[in-house]
Amino acid sequence: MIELKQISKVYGSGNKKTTALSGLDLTIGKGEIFGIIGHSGAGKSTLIRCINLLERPSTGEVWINGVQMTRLGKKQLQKERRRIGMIFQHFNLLSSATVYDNIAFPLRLSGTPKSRIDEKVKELLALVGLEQHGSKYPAQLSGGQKQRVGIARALASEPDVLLCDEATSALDPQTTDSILKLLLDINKQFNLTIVLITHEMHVIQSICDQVAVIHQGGIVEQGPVANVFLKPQHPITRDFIQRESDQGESLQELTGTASGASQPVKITFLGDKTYESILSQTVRRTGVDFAILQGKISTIKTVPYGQLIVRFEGSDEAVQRTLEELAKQGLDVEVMN
Ligand SMILES: Nc1ncnc2c1ncn2[C@@H]1O[C@H](COP(=O)(O)OP(=O)(O)OP(=O)(O)O)[C@@H](O)[C@H]1O
Repeated sequence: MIELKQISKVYGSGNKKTTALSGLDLTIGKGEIFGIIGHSGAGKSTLIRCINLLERPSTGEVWINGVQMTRLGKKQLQKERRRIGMIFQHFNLLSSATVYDNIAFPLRLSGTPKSRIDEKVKELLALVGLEQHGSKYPAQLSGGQKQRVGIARALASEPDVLLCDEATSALDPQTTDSILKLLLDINKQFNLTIVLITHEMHVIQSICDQVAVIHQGGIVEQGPVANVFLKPQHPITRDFIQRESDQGESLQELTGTASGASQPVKITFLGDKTYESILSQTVRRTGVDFAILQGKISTIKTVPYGQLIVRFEGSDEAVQRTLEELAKQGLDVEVMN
């Protein structure tokens, strides 16, 4: 488990001071994939680098599996850091070393016997699907392959935690998805805790269990991804979701031009309910009609969800009864303004 308690980070001094993090608390459970999303300058990199103390917080405590990292001396910190792997946006590979040697590097550093290194590197090459590429140099690899080397290197010391600093931001969408799938597989296989920072909601939606939204150095909203994604509370979260779905403008146009006085209603279906005929059965009973203004079906991690924006047509009483019946059957119903 990772616990950050009242973490602040101030860069510089005097009138050149920048407060990157201010009094931030965060708890990340063992085996979770925890995403931290925020705009540029929100404090994401500073936050993730405070977890392994690549950046020392100005105040506050960092606890990992019951060890207070912020209290450790240099030697102990070096030892504890082996339990925390990290991958980077620009991979940070040694360009003059082969793929094999890049992966072997942390093992050699910790004095692992040669025969064990060979065994481990081969195991890791297979894990990340690069068995045929051990003797190549980073310049001979694609971006996705470079990140696979980064992941293998980070896993060499069998860490409990993997920190991902914008690990897919330099990759195209297809490669991004293959790297996210690899991270998900590794999380399942080793029950590895993964903390990732990103500015892309898609990354959060694809693999994270929990999400925290960071803004101006503080967490403004957090929770299970389905809760935050489907019922965002903070304007910054809403903004991320709107950008991702790219639907904000068209909804305004649709609701502005549609005839009739009734308000649009957003209906959210989660899990198996996504594929059930709850809406059609309900309106048949209550006798209202509806027009669909917008709709989408997608998944959050592996859970399907649907979101429909509709305008009901019928008497006020019948529309009200429809909303109540939908809510009773476990759908989330929100009358939009
Ligand atoms: N080494 C530094 N010295 C001074 N200020 C810094 C330093 N690193 C970061 N900052 C400042 O701290 C704030 C948070 O920066 P940080 O890099 O953590 O944000 P971020 O969310 O990761 O942004 P981005 O997505 O653009 O990388 C910013 O105002 C930034 O200018």
